Amino acid sequence: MIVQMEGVSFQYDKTPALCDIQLEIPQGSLTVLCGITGSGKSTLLRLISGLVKPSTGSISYGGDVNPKRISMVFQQPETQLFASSVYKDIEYGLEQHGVPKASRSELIQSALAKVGLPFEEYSERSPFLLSGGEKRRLCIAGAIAVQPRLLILDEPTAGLDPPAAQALLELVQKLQQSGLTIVTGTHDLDAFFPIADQAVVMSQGSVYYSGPIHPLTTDPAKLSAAGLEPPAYVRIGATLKEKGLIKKTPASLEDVLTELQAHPLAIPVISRNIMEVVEDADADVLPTEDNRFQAYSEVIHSKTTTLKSRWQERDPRVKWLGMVLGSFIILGMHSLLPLLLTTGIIAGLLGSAGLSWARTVWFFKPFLLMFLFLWILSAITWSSPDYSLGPIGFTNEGIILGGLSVLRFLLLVAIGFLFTETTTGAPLREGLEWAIAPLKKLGIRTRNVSLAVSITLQFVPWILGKLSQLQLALRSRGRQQNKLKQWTPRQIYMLLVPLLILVISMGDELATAIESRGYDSKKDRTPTYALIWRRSDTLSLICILLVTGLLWWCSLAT
Ligand SMILES: Nc1ncnc2c1ncn2[C@@H]1O[C@H](COP(=O)(O)OP(=O)(O)OP(=O)(O)O)[C@@H](O)[C@H]1O
Repeated sequence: MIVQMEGVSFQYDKTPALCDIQLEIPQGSLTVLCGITGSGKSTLLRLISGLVKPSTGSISYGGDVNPKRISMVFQQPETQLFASSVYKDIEYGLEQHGVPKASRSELIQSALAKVGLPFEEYSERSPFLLSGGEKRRLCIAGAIAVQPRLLILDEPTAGLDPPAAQALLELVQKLQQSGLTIVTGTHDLDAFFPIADQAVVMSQGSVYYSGPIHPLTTDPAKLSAAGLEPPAYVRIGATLKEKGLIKKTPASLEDVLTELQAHPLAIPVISRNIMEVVEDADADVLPTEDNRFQAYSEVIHSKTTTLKSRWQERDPRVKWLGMVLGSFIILGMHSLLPLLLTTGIIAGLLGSAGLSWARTVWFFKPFLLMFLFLWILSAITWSSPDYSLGPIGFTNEGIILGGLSVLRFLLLVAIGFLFTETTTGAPLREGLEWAIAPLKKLGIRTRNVSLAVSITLQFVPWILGKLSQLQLALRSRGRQQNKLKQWTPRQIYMLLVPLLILVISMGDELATAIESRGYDSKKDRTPTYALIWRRSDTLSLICILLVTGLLWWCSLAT
């Protein structure tokens, strides 16, 4: 076995995604991983690739496979292209794998030829300006150039037109014939079942079926029970067999045609809908693994949902007020004691909102380097330093004042994080619009302001999500084990360009979507969320006023 998983479970922050996975991937096989959306395919693929570690259980690799010899192509090609040319993009992975410069050109040429992108035509083109199908091929070229033992593909045919999808299938077959083990996550069973050696069917984070394809196509109920529609050739074959038009259950569309040619009977009117055949199948009971997953999820969810929903229920006006007042007071703090006191209060609030430390740390990570840089910058002096590091001098006063400023910024970010994590888009916007409504009298288009603020605030988690996707993709190209190396100037530069492109295109799409829905800032809007002030909101307001008053007094007194 090239990969063996034993009792693997995984959860994102506090969201359970996989439960008790047992899985084996034989060497040289093509494994199809299928399941309805959200069943855990992408998560399982990331675990197999070694990019993320299981929460419990173990993954072992056989033969000469280890995570360094595994390449992964992600679902969205646009989040895994980094360099200014096709050549450089593939070269990046080779460099990370320690391939000497002299050998790189040959490997790049060979990889591009395998995926059908002629070297002369493509090597100098920008990866960002390729078509969707070409991007997908380039990602595969980058993945195979490093000569992996195991290739993992996540939804390789998604979004491709039929000829491009067919060409990709042929490429996958060729790669497998060359000895590569391949695991692919897909919804496209019609395309992959006929060429796969084994299937893994996921259902609610568990493996529902794992084994050869044949039992799934002869008994479509197995797929239906996991919420999947059997491939068209299976449904057609089942109906034809029921009508006595063919004898064998077909293993592909070609089989259906061959069988029909062998039985040249007049085809009777088929009165039953093909789907009825599938619906007849007993799809009542989900397997025991799913029940186990349900229990696993319930335990994890029950711990957080009550806390979170209590925060979500608060009237957004209280939260806006808390954030604005809190921010002003933090900006006015110039000594350590009130800042430490505020840190403690905010940490308590984060805990009471059910936000885990892992998520909080994940959110703050991208800011930390910037804050450290600002701190160092504010401590530097060119005259009469208290300490010297070569030609650079530092003052005690600079270190203290810089540290306080950084702490102030961190607290402001923390308040924003708490607010956006506990307030969804509609209440956030309604609350703000209520607060700035009086400005309408001054001729200010408050609708534009509230829309811009709510989109900006919600853009932050989106950008952070994309950033971590890009980081994961970079890691998959070179396996940077050292976490600090993720933040070298070169790595930051590699991330910034694609991130900027993603943000600009997202902004563009958003603006088009808003315009196409007939947005007019002059017209009144139908509220999507009704603001309701409860007694508990009055209590929260009193608490906010008391605490901020206390902190204000403390910052004046110290
Ligand atoms: N970064 C994340 N943070 C929190 N939860 C996540 C994250 N990524 C996925 N999940 C959750 O984990 C579960 C499994 O998601 P996953 O993406 O693995 O499913 P999938 O089968 O690949 O879905 P699809 O076919 O839509 O790509 C889902 O419930 C999803 O909401």
